[in-house]
Amino acid sequence: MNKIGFRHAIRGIFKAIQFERNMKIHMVAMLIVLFTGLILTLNAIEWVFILIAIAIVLIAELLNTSIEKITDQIFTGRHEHARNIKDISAGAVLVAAIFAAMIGIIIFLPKIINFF
Ligand SMILES: Nc1ncnc2c1ncn2[C@@H]1O[C@H](COP(=O)(O)OP(=O)(O)OP(=O)(O)O)[C@@H](O)[C@H]1O
Repeated sequence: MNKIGFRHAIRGIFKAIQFERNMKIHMVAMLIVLFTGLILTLNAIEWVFILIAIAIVLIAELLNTSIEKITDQIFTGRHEHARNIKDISAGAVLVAAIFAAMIGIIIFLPKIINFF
């Protein structure tokens, strides 16, 4: 990816944040997780799992947003195909978020319990 392509990609991320309430929620959740990770001093392996989990959720949400936009262009008005496409795409985000939450609980819960 050249410098110009990189700029377009960054713009795409900001557009997704602008369009999607869920994307804003994911960004806030990411900042909270990163901050908590710093406070609880995760080790290298724990950071790797947390960063992979965050990346998969953000990637899924970016693709979901893109698929929603394409679907809205293809189908005008309500349509069963549009519903299925969007629901399946949203399902991908849900799967990523559930597994990310499980990774977060496995890594953070024992540390939070020890912290208090
Ligand atoms: N054109 C359509 N025809 C039929 N059902 C639709 C259509 N557009 C959206 N839906 C239904 O409404 C749901 C929400 O779609 P919408 O485009 O509003 O996404 P959203 O509210 O931004 O979703 P998310 O919160 O997952 O990002 C879809 O998952 C689908 O079930």
